[in-house]
This record gives sequence, C-alpha cells and structure tokens, in this order.
Amino acid sequence: MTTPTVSDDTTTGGSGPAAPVLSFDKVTVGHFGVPAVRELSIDVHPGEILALLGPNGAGKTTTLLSAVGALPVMSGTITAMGTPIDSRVERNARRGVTLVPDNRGLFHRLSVTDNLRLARRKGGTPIDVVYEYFPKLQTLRGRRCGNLSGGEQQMLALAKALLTKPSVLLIDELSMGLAPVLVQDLLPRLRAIADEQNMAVVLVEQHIDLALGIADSAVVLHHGRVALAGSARELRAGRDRVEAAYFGRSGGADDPE
Ligand SMILES: Nc1ncnc2c1ncn2[C@@H]1O[C@H](COP(=O)(O)OP(=O)(O)OP(=O)(O)O)[C@@H](O)[C@H]1O
Repeated sequence: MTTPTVSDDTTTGGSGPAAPVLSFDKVTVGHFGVPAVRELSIDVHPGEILALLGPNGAGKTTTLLSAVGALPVMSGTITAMGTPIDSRVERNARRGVTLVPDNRGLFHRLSVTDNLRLARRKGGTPIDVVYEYFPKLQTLRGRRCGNLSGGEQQMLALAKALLTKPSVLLIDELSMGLAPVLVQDLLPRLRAIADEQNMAVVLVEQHIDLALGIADSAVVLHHGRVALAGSARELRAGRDRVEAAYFGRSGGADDPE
C-alpha cells in the first residue's frame, strides 16, 4: 500500500510552507512486540490541526503515546521540530510535545489553581492567559478538581497542557464522556487557540463531523494502517469514503481505485 499524503487545507490555519513540527516516517509501533500501528507516515505543521480518526483498537492512542516517547517505535522514525523523539517523556514535554491523555491526568484532591500551578513551566504560558481562554475555570479556581463536571475537567486538562506552551499538542478523546453540546463548545476554542499560538494539534476524536469541522487535515486508521487521509475539506465532502475507511470497507487508501 502506498501511504497517502495529507494535503493542505488553505481555508483555516493551514500548514503553509513551514517545516513540519511533528513527523512520522514509516513508523511501526505496538505493545509487547506486537505491532498496533504499521508504516505510519504523517506530517503535522505549525498551526495545523490533524484529526486522527478510526474505530476502537485502530491504533490512535498507540500513535499518540509513541509521539511523546512513551512507547518505543519498532521501526521508522518520529521527529519533533526536526529532532528524533526522545524515549524520556518529560524531555519531549520540555521540547514542546505535550499529551492530554484520555484519563485527563488531573489531581482530583487539588484545586483548579493548584493543578495549574503544578503544571507551570518556565517560559510557558502564564496562568492568567489560560484563564482568558477558559473564563469558567477562573470562577472555579478554588474548587477541588474532583468536584468539577466532566466538561470542566476537560477544560482544566486542556488548560494545564497549554501552560507548557506546546508546539505540538496531542489530545486523546477530548470528548470522552462529554455531551455533544460541550464538545461543540470546546472544539472551536481549540481551533482559535491553535491559530493564536500557531500550535500544531493531533486530535483523536470519535465525533467525526465535529473533528473534521475544525481540522485542517485528517487520517483514518483501521487495524493500525492508514485507510484514508486528506485535507479535512476533502473528507468533509467525501463523508461516505470516511465511513467506508472507518469500517474497513472499500473506498479508503487500500482501495485499488
Ligand atoms: N497496553 C497494551 N498491551 C497490549 N496491547 C495493547 C495495549 N494497549 C493497546 N493495545 C492494543 O493495541 C491496539 C491499538 O490500541 P489503541 O489503544 O492504540 O487503539 P485506539 O484506536 O486508541 O482505540 P480506542 O478508540 O478504543 O481508544 C489494539 O489492538 C489494542 O488491543
């Protein structure tokens, strides 16, 4: 199979001519010696949001974990800002590759402010700026994180990640457990922040239409392989092909046509 190239969508932040901030070059990665993602090649540019889609078990989380160095690649190369990813997650985070995990990674006994204080980094984004992105969090700043709603916790997880001023933000299922109306509110904010900070985002998301609505580009994984890739605009226009790729039917990159 030839790995498809993700083309640019010039209607949004777009990738332009800038060098990619995150590159996967023929990456095979998995668990305990069993590949879960095979020969994956993707580039993500400053300010670009790439939606990483696919059914359960397709390899989306595995891809994100390898991008932060939490899972060693079996073959191929991952580079961030032109340098190979380190196997030390903390070091990659300092270089600007930050993961918002699907469990949100929050301290439930601590207040909103204390969660944010712990995530602060020298040279990072000030807490006040993050409060401007999410004013609701400021009103909740003294509240224990464990007493926040799911949507508020997700805002806090995003806010925490933004404090590190990431060049590449990897988000695993922002909408997990959230009402669609909350996702509809959060995703455009993410788009605005990516534009403002020229931050690249890899967004793993089950709400396909909402993700394609804010993304520049998209990749559909199926059984660890790229089944379809293209600009978000192309995929929005070819929604039937997205579904076919998602469910492993013909019409994706594996389709001889
Ligand atoms: N810790 C692990 N040990 C062994 N196999 C794993 C482990 N984590 C994931 N896998 C396997 O790797 C494959 C890809 O899993 P992954 O979690 O990356 O998929 P996903 O696309 O993120 O799925 P979901 O949408 O359900 O979160 C699956 O077959 C899964 O069973």
